[in-house]
Amino acid sequence: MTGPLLEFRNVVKRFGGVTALDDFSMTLDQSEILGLIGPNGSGKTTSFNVLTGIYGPTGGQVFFEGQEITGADPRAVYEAGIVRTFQRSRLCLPLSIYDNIMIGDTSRLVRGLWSNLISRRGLQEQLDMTRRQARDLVATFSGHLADRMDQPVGTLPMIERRRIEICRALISGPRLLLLDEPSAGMTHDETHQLMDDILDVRARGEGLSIIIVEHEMGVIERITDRCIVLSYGRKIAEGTYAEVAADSEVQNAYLGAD
Ligand SMILES: Nc1ncnc2c1ncn2[C@@H]1O[C@H](COP(=O)(O)OP(=O)(O)OP(=O)(O)O)[C@@H](O)[C@H]1O
Repeated sequence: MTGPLLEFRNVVKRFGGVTALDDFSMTLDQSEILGLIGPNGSGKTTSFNVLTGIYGPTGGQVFFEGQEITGADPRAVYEAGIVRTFQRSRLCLPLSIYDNIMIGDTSRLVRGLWSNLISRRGLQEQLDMTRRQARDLVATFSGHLADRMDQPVGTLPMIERRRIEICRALISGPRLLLLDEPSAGMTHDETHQLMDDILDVRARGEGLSIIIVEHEMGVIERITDRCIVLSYGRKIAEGTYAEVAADSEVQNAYLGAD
């Protein structure tokens, strides 16, 4: 692939009289970590929702790996290799770590009734392999968690829940991971640890790209290669964290300086 992994071309999203995304264009390269920042209501989550097929855009186009995916439904977007986490936890608290992760890739468990009845050994082998893969993935975040795959996630602290949500997103082997405010509800130290995990995931060198929406500027500064700043749905700045933080329009819109 020669072009960018992801491209938004003049994307517009209106909700009635509100323009949540206003002629928004951007690109993302393979293995890049991009920070998407801006004040409340500036269109960050809407860009994830448009990309993942929750909302069709009012105008413009979206391309992934050179293919147009504008308005594709969430399943097609997932199958193309784009996964996300949400601002609010979407874990099933009474279910185990293993079950919550496998919700992220049920295709591994669907072989069909006849196949399961005729080849029960095959089914068992598939279940064992799937379990091993889920455990290995969790172990890359926390050996401690990997030893407790049958524990209900409702009994775990927030940082462990966030790790499980990220594992659930990663179990399908995506090309692009969208993180929507991963630090929400966590302490400073927990956030620092989680960012170490995210940097480790990227360092594994499997070409994973990440877009992170985050209000904690320390997080953005530490883990992003590049940032885009939105204000009222419009891109007002783009560059390294240091470059955008020094931009006077950004300071006015976002950092609260005069
Ligand atoms: N489903 C919707 N219906 C109507 N308006 C919406 C909807 N979703 C978003 N909006 C509006 O679009 C604008 C952008 O919202 P969005 O949630 O994308 O902002 P954000 O930058 O993610 O904000 P925050 O940092 O608070 O999460 C806001 O004015 C919001 O009220």
